Amino acid sequence: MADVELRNVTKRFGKTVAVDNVSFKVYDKEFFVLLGPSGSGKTTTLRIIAGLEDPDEGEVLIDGKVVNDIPPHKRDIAMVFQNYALYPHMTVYKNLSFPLENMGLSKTEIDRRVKAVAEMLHISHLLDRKPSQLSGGEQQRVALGRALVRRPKVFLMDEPLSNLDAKLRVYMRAQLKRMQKELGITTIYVTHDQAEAMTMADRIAVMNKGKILQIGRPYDLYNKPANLFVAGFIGSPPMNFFDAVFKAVNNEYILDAGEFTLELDKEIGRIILEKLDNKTDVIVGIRPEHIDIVHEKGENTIEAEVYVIEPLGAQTVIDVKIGDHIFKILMKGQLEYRIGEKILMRPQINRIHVFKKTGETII
Ligand SMILES: Nc1ncnc2c1ncn2[C@@H]1O[C@H](COP(=O)(O)OP(=O)(O)OP(=O)(O)O)[C@@H](O)[C@H]1O
Repeated sequence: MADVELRNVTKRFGKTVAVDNVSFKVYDKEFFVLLGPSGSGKTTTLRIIAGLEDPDEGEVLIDGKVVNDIPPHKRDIAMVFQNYALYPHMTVYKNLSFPLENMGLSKTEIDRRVKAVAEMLHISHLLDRKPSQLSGGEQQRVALGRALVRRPKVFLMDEPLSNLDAKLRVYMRAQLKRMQKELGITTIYVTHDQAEAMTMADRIAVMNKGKILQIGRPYDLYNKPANLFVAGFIGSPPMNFFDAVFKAVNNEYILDAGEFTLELDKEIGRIILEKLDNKTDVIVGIRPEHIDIVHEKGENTIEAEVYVIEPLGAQTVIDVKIGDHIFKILMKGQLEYRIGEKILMRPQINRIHVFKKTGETII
């Protein structure tokens, strides 16, 4: 049993506020992901939990007890870093068994644990080799194994899959997620890769500039981003954005983007009107999968020109140009369009997101 909580944690390096008044609670057995761009404070947050950095302000709690003054090795935490350092002179077996040797376990128990973890990670056939005889991906799995054998209260993982090739990374994501659920060990995982976060997390905390911008389950963040940053960071291809002026005339509600206008459903229009407090400039977002290509002009259809086609296999991304704007449209199937071809697109009007100029979500 282990939950981890940060209460108003701040960490400064000179003038840089690396972690800015961060609070969150990770529940027992949860897979919690810290997601954000480079420099957003993820690693520093993880190092504070591990006890490798002292916060300037705030408290870290494990199982409800403040651990600020408890040294790293007494926190019962295992950390896997991006740059895994294996002992080069030891075999894989020894690398895996070494962390267990001072734990007072019998030789049989150590052997059992090493073999079980090796099997889980598909590295049983490598146990007699030295790290230099392993590929990068194999080394990364040994490093993970070394953390897993200990069965600590909490796993802290900092981009542990970053050195793997794309195929192995996708494979390891699923393995790691499954393993975390089987072992039931509370895990805090750092990544800048939104797909990794979406596929692995029970909950995600999105960080930017040292602050937590939103915490939620993957689909909560995807469907109801709290602000422009989260909306743009989660989803691939990313959400399309454009500036517009919101107009309410005679019980009709329009988004005027200059090159085109969109008529909103009255219910949505009224909500926007209420939340905007007399301002009219907004940023509109629409996900690529929420734009249709249609064949007849009608309400909310927009003329566009095909700019480029990106085949993905089961889906096709069609980049279209409207004035100076490029929109990405994600369609099912293998579609063929010519560059320069004129098409009609129609945003699914009830799926649009509207943000204040400050970035705050209106709807
Ligand atoms: N030891 C340090 N000394 C000075 N500044 C630091 C130190 N460690 C981190 N920083 C700064 O704190 C900020 C947050 O860094 P941190 O490594 O936590 O970000 P991150 O989100 O993990 O980034 P990345 O994904 O690139 O690892 C950055 O501006 C970084 O330059």
